[in-house]
Amino acid sequence: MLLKNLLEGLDYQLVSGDVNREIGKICYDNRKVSKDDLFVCVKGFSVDGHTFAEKATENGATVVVCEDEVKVLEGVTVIKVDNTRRALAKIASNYYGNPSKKLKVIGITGTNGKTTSSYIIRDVLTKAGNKVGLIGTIANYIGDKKFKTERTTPESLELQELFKQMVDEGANYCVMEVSSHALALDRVYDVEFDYAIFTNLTRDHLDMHKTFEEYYKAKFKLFKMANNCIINIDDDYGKRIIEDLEEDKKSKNIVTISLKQDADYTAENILLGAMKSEFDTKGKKYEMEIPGLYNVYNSLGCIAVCDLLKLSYEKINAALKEATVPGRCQRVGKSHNLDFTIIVDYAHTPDGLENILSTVKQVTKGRVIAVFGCGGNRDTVKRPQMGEIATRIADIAIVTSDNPRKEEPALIIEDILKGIKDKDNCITIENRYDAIKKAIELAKSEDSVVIAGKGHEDYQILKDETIHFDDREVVEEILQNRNEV
Ligand SMILES: CC(=O)N[C@H]1[C@@H](OP(=O)(O)OP(=O)(O)OC[C@H]2O[C@@H](n3ccc(=O)[nH]c3=O)[C@H](O)[C@@H]2O)O[C@H](CO)[C@@H](O)[C@@H]1O[C@H](C)C(=O)N[C@@H](C)C(=O)N[C@H](CCC(=O)O)C(=O)O
Ligand SMILES: Nc1ncnc2c1ncn2[C@@H]1O[C@H](COP(=O)(O)OP(=O)(O)OP(=O)(O)O)[C@@H](O)[C@H]1O
Ligand SMILES: N[C@H](CCC[C@H](N)C(=O)O)C(=O)O
Ligand SMILES: [Mg+2]
Repeated sequence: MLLKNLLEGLDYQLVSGDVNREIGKICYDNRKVSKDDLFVCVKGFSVDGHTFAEKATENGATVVVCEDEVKVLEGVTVIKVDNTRRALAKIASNYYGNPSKKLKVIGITGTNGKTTSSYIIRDVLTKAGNKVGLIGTIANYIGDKKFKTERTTPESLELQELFKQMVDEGANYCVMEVSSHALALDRVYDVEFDYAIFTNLTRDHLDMHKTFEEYYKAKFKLFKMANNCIINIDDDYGKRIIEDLEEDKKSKNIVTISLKQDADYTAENILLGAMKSEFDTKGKKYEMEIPGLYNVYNSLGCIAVCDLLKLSYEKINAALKEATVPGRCQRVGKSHNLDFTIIVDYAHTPDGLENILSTVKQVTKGRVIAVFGCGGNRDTVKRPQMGEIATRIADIAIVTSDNPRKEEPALIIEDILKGIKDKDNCITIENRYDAIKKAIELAKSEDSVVIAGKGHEDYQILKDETIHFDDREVVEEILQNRNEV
């Protein structure tokens, strides 16, 4: 593709060379560069991409996009911009033919509930006969074709490529989780969002955003970009989004949801069962297999979007009734006819843990046994908070490892224990397999075991290696071995 065309809509300064040259592909990692590629220098958290510019040109790059002065081989075109992450997003969008404009894109942001909401909306749209793309934590999908992912929201280059693939394969919708990292790091810059949902904003990721204000500002970007904004106003930050959208009110459609106050979408006659819920909204009854009041919030956001898309009540309710999300309040070990319940859930934030444990507590006649840990190289302030929550709500809390990453597992556990005043109902077992085993050994009739934090994950990230580890498989193996004894 001609460089000039790739730069369309971008403010830039031509430092050297010519814009009338053909480009191979776009790269932001010099190790992936080959002949005639365009290399974008990104200032990262660990290294500055500008230091790889010369190497990139040695590897064959003929164009370098940068913010600062760079050393390059002779004859290379150098393009200077204010922000290379944004430039990368814009160039990638141009390269793939601005594919997000050819799709109806529904973005979901918030600390918790993004994956759950995206699955529900995907299921409704699919049931209504659409081919749907899904981008999120568990995997990316085009229709029922699954693609592995390492990120909740991919880097802009990979994101635009995925949109293009969706368009090529005939998808008309894309439902995507938009992480705060993606918003802060401009991975979704230049994406045209038709709809955006705000679920909530609670403690997480302050290792990256530093302050709640910065975390909020990252989330807010999505609503500046979207045409239709669906906002949970029971969260104070939801109210703030609406206030901060004041100047855009005329050009945007703002839809509110609430379970506590007047709003466009509220719910009445809420019935919360062990593994299902029911509620009425706008005079219609909805049922769902996923329990918990927090999932009523998730469902309301989804119903609001689906209504705006003019999908029928019958289709929405039929899909909601059957919607399940892997690793979110997922019952495991059912085939073993246990007299207690085992649930695997992805709660890895204080709010998520509070929600899943109190939801399970409400429907458990016996005791609640919680197994949980906290991820390494992530927000540390949430650790003692989660310790406090688990020991307050659960009858027995087993503190273990999540994904320790580069941190020492014992020190992460120590941080969690700092939040626990009364340690009577708390056990520490560093090895996650052993912790799950202990929980199952302790469980008696009518108890519930909640294994939180890793949900759908089928790996555990340790210091020097990533091993296969799936809480759901571990439970099966433990139950199987128990049967054989
Ligand atoms: C904090 C964060 O998001 N960091 C992302 C960021 O890294 P970075 O900017 O620090 O990159 P860097 O390693 O310093 O390198 C700078 C530049 O030099 C380039 N480079 C580097 C080395 C080299 O030899 N040659 C070279 O060209 C790199 O490709 C990069 O362009 O840009 C990188 C390239 O796109 C990402 O891989 C990286 O994600 C890291 C791995 C990550 O773990 N991110 C997580 C925290 C994340 O994004 N999570 C969110 C939210 C999860 C949720 O709540 O659901 C997500 O959306 O998944
Ligand atoms: N609306 C909600 N409010 C609070 N907690 C929720 C909500 N929805 C889900 N949860 C809890 O948070 C956990 C994670 O949910 P989900 O995967 O849908 O969130 P997410 O926003 O996609 O998270 P991530 O940032 O890791 O991608 C669930 O397992 C559940 O315990
Ligand atoms: N998307 C979140 C998920 C955390 C899941 C938990 N299992 C952990 O590893 O901390 C993150 O990357 O922070
Ligand atoms: Mg998610």
